[in-house]
Amino acid sequence: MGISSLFPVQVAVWQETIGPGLFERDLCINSPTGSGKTLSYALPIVQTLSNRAVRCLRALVVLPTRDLALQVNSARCKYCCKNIFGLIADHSIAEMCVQFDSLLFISLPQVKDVFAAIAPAVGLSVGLAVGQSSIADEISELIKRPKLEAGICYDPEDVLQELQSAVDILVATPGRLMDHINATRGFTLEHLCYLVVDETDRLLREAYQAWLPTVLQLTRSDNENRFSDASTFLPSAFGSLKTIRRCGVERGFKDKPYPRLVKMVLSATLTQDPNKLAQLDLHHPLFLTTGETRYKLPERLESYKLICESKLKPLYLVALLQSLGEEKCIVFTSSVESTHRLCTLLNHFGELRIKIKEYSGLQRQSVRSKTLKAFREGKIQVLVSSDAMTRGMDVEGVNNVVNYDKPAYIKTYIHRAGRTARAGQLGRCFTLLHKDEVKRFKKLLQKADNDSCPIHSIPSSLIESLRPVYKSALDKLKETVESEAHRKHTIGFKLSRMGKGRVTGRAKQ
Ligand SMILES: Nc1ncnc2c1ncn2[C@@H]1O[C@H](COP(=O)(O)OP(=O)(O)OP(=O)(O)O)[C@@H](O)[C@H]1O
Repeated sequence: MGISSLFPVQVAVWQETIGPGLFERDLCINSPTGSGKTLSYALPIVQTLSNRAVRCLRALVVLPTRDLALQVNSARCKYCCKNIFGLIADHSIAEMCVQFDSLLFISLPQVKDVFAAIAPAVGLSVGLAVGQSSIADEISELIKRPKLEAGICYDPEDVLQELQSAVDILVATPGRLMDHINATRGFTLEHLCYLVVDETDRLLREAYQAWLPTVLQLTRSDNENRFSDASTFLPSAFGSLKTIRRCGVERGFKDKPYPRLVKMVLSATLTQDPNKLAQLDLHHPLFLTTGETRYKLPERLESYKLICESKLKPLYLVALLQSLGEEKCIVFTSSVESTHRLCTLLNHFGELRIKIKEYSGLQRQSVRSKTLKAFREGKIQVLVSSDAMTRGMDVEGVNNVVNYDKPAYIKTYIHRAGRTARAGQLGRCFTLLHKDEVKRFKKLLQKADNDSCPIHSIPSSLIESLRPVYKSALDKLKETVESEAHRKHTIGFKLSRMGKGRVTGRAKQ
């Protein structure tokens, strides 16, 4: 993996798990973006599970579906016209909406990749339940079915007893996790030993069909309650195989084979609000953090501000991108609509000889995957993106982040800026501001103990020289927007006619 030594957060977590700490306490880990949190929990989990004798699901990593829901909750799916927030909340609708297919799952496969890089070496298997593939495909990856011989009649109860987990470690989103808990035969959390809640602050904000109380109930240490509760959710698929949990407060369970459910909760902006953390039912929680404050920026991140009039923002951005040359850069806007407009406008600037692509929650998964691959490979230099992408995206060699629209909260700044200066690398974050916004922005950065945000100035002669090109780019943008609106209108008209036809057909039946 190209790793020669552990990062501080990885050392600290190792000490508390495999090291002297021996998983005695649950861990709350607050560590900056790009500091290596994923490996910090993957390593000890894989290490402890490496001597397991029987395969069953023992570690569960839960990650949020993308921030898309928060950002475009008033937008509608362009294919089925349903509210996008509804699509995310209701998985079955999301699946029916074939054109919109899976939503945004950038960090989930990345987390799986980290496990997949280390787990097979010790005979462990890792699964993914995030709704990227059909539920049937997911089930066939997660559950091992007995081989049945043709022509022989089997008792379905016996077959059910034979169902076994095909994975030791599962990376899941709450929606799909609940689908499997409720409906997948043979899927059980009965033997779970490790629960990781990544991006905890984000996950705790959303109830997601009560996934957390359900998981906690199914893994409770009180044996009697646990088994009776579990049986109301699903039949035990493991016959005589039982996991007996010790009560969390019991002392002296070091080196004993009976685990309690160990929890690790993480974020770059982890809440310390006891009310919120209480939902996780943590056992003697230990708070691991890099500094005094909740918000901390990566050490080698340099923050700059560009002050300009609002209407000249595109010109300043073009001048900035020109000066950055071939360096990889992500430009953040405040909405999917402005992402699309800005990217279209930039591509109408003949002056820019760099490849710029939109990366937005309203694009199809296949388009986004292609764009991200090209960006990783350096075939695209600039991604124009909405906040949906802020959490978790790990692309090597992103040197610059630009806040085209000012982030409203320090958390947003941290997660956006955190796409650069990862893994100890140098990175820069530029924020375009109107002069009236400067004071408030300064206060925002102070929340992350950052007092240094010098002005990045762009010569006014350069801006002036770009004006004529800007005018023609704006004209082209207008044409593009009009032709897109026309196309949407035509498609909408055709779809509504098709819809009418179907209703008539059903009425006849
Ligand atoms: N010990 C290490 N040595 C070198 N590189 C590492 C090490 N640990 C992790 N990395 C690399 O650092 C990068 C960031 O790691 P990771 O994605 O786990 O960060 P994170 O803390 O989860 O960030 P975020 O909060 O933004 O999700 C990854 O590309 C990873 O491969």
